[in-house]
Amino acid sequence: MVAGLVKPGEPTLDRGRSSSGKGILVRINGTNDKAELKVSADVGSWLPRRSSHAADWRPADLLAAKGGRTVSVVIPARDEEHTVGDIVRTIRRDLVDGIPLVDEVLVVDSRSQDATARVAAEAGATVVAQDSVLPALPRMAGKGEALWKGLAATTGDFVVFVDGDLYDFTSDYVSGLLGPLLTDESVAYVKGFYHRPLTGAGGTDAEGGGRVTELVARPLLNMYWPELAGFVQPLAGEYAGRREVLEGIPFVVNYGVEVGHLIDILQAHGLDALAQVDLGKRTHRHQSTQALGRMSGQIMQTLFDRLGQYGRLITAQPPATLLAQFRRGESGHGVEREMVLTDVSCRQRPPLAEFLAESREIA
Ligand SMILES: O=c1ccn([C@@H]2O[C@H](COP(=O)(O)OP(=O)(O)O)[C@@H](O)[C@H]2O)c(=O)[nH]1
Ligand SMILES: O=C(O)[C@@H](COP(=O)(O)O)O[C@H]1O[C@H](CO)[C@@H](O)[C@H](O)[C@H]1O
Repeated sequence: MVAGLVKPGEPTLDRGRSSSGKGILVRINGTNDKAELKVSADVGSWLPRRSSHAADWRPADLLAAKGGRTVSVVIPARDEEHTVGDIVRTIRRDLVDGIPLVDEVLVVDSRSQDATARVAAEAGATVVAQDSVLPALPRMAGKGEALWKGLAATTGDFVVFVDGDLYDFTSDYVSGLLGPLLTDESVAYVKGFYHRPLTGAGGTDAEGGGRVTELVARPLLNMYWPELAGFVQPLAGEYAGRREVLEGIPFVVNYGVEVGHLIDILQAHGLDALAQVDLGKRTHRHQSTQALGRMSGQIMQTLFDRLGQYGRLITAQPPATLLAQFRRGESGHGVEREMVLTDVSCRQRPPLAEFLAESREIA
């Protein structure tokens, strides 16, 4: 138990120290002032066993563990000209040209309207346009589409996904996520977690980020998939997996992709195939509340789709898929507010392995 982290009289903490001794990663079974709340035994034992810190995983050690296997990094990027270049350069400097842990850095240009593709290429990434991958397929928009196309356009035995809008990215995001995968065959998929500041006009709230996580994803996952309650950042945009696992699950094409992954991998491989790594702090470009409203709708649709698919909630009527939002009308046009409709339905690409097998049969 690390002094300073536990106040006298607080409940005994379960083991949660990372092997680097970096203090208690996650305190388990906190109490409120009236009764002892208990997280489930599964989550209570999973947390210390499957939580580690990026500093626990040294790239030089991982290079030895990697052996002859290969690693691809996929960065989905829509209008990220201001940040994608530094992310690519950092990965190349430390983990391609430095310790060759990474074999491929691909930026998926997701219909950017800015110089994302040029900036990424100049930084040393391979760049593909989202719609140019498997072009015979009907075009689809969204982050999950960019990720699925990135998986299809790479070859690494392990695939690491990193958002392209990060401001303080360091290469131990990548080495940290690879740590459990390269050293433990029973781990299939690793999520990052971090402190998430939210910076706005009023200043910075050190833990204010992850608004959809805290207001939508975490409550719903705790209600319907309590096995996943131990994930500190279930919507983290940085994660990694074995190719065969990633090619074996569908990708929701919009922002439902992360929550869809977690549920599908839990169902297919069990909680112990999942792990999480503390990556420190994550600062990224924040979207508007309206945009997060649409993201929330997509995540809820995905979650309700999985509830039906896995028989956890049978509803008499499926949820409607149109989200009506309201914005100020154009000034001077006498319109006070406009209703804006967005289709937030759960559309997805099939498991890539199935798609490729069917394509070969047809060929
Ligand atoms: O249609 C999309 C939407 C998002 N993104 C990328 O996915 C990452 C996460 O998206 P965003 O920043 O919009 O989500 P947030 O982090 O705000 O939840 C970023 O690199 C985006 O550029 C993308 O490639 N295509
Ligand atoms: O976690 C969240 O609540 C959202 C929004 O984060 P902020 O409130 O803008 O810090 O960000 C995440 O959610 C998306 C949907 O899963 C992911 O695609 C993003 O990568 C992740 O940043």
